Amino acid sequence: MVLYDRFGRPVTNLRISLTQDCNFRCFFCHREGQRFNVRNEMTPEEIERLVRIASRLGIKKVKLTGGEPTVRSDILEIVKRIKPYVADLSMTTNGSRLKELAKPLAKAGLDRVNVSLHSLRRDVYKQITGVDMLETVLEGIEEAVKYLSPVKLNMTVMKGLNEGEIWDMVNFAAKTGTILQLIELEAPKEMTGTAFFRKYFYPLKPVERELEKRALETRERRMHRRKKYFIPTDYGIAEVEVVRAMHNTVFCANCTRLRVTSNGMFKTCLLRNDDLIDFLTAMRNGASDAEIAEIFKKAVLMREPYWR
Ligand SMILES: Nc1nc2c(ncn2[C@@H]2O[C@H](COP(=O)(O)OP(=O)(O)OP(=O)(O)O)[C@@H](O)[C@H]2O)c(=O)[nH]1
Ligand code: SF4
Ligand code: SF4
Repeated sequence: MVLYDRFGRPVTNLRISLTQDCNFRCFFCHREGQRFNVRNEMTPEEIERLVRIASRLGIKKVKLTGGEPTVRSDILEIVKRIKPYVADLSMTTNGSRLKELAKPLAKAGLDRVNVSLHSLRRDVYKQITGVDMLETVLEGIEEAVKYLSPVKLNMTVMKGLNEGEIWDMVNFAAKTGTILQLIELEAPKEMTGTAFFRKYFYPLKPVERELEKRALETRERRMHRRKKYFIPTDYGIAEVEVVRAMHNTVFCANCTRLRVTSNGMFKTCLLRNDDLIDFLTAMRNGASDAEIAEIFKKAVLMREPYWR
C-alpha cells in the first residue's frame, strides 16, 4: 500500500528530525524548515511507533536529520528500533561524530549516510560552519566509507565562498569513493529577495551544463528527478548529483517526502510554514495506531508542490 497526495505524488519517504540541537553554527542553516525553537523531542519508543505505523502506509525509506542527529545520546537505540520497518535507513549529519559512530551506527542498522562538507579549505569551512572541525569531519568520512554505503557528501554551493572548489570536490569524491551532492542554496519565496540570499545564491544550472559536457554518462533519479553525472577524473569516476530546488517545478512534482519535526508534527514541505500537523500529542494522549494513521493520511492530503 502506498498513499498518494492530491497531486498524484506517492509518499514513500519520511524525513525525521530527531533534534533541533546542533554543535555547528552554519550561517545558512534551514533547520529542516522548523522555524521555531522547541524541545519536547520524541522518545525512541515514539519514533519506533511512528515508523511502524508509517511503514504499513507505504513508507519504505527513512532519513534521520536534525539539527544534528548524532548529538542525541540515544541515537544508536533509535536506529536499532526503526531499521526492522524500512528498507533504506539513512542519516544526514555534519560528520563531527562519525569517526567514533560510523561502525556502531552501521551495526545498529544504518544503511548509508550523507555528510555535509561545504569546503576542503580549513578557513572557508570554519567561516561556513562556525567551527574549526574540518580534520575531524574528514576522518569521520574516511571511517564512514568503511562501514556505510554509499557515503554522500553534501556541498551547498555559495557565491564568494566555495564556488571555486566544485571541481576539487569532484576529485575528492572520486578519490574517497563517495558521491558528491552539489546543492543550490534554498530559501522560501519571501526570502529570495533579501540581501542575504542575493549575496550568496549561486545558480547551479551552468554547473549542470558543464557536468553534462564532461560526463561519461548521465542518469535521472526518481526522487525529485535529480540528475546524476558520472565524471572521469584522475582518481577514477566521480558520481555527482545536483540538488537544484529553487523555482524547479519538476523537482517538486517528483517530491515523495513527508517530514516529521523533532517535536512530533508532520510537516508537508521544507519551504512552507503553514503545514504542521501534530501527532505526538495524540500519541501521548493514548491514541490508537489507527488514529495516528488517520493523522498521517490527513498530512499526506495537505501536501502541495511548493514550486508549480
Ligand atoms: N526543497 C527541498 N530541498 C531538499 C529536499 N530534500 C533535500 N533537499 C535539499 O538537499 C539537501 C541535502 O539533503 P539530504 O538530507 O542530504 O538528503 P537527500 O540528498 O535529499 O536524500 P538522499 O539522496 O535520499 O540521501 C538538504 O539540506 C536540502 O537543502 C526536498 O524535499 N525539498
Ligand atoms: S550542521 Fe546542519 S543542522 Fe547544524 S548548523 Fe549546520 S546546517 Fe544546521
Ligand atoms: S514540495 Fe518542493 S520544496 Fe517542498 S519539500 Fe518537496 S521538493 Fe522540497
